[in-house]
Amino acid sequence: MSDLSELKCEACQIDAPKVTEQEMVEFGQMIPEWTVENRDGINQLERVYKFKNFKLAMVFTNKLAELAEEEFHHPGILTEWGKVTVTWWSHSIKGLHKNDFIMAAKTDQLID
Ligand SMILES: C[C@H](O)[C@H](O)[C@H]1CNC2=NC(N)=NC(=O)C2=N1
Repeated sequence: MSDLSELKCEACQIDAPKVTEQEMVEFGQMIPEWTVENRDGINQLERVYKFKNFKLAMVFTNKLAELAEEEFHHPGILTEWGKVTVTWWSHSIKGLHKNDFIMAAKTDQLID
């Protein structure tokens, strides 16, 4: 399996398959800093990034926004003083798609 961060998101159709349990383990091992959270029955990938201040948190947030637009796949983002919580899941299938693991890996690449 090539590095997830080098892959492109595929258009996520409403009938696209969620990742299997085995894929969750396999892909999850490639993004070890991320956790799987289940909210209202929807599995989501989540990671908290720490920064020295709010300005740096916003710089990262804006880079992430650009990435999301490039891939047309968008995260949940909570930007606070010194930290940004990023959450990836696929709204169209109310769960986790391979796209979400790809985007989590790409998000990690934004950190200098
Ligand atoms: C209309 C729909 O929102 C768009 O097709 C895209 C936009 N970005 C998206 N982002 C995420 N995370 N999941 C989606 O299903 C999704 N759909």
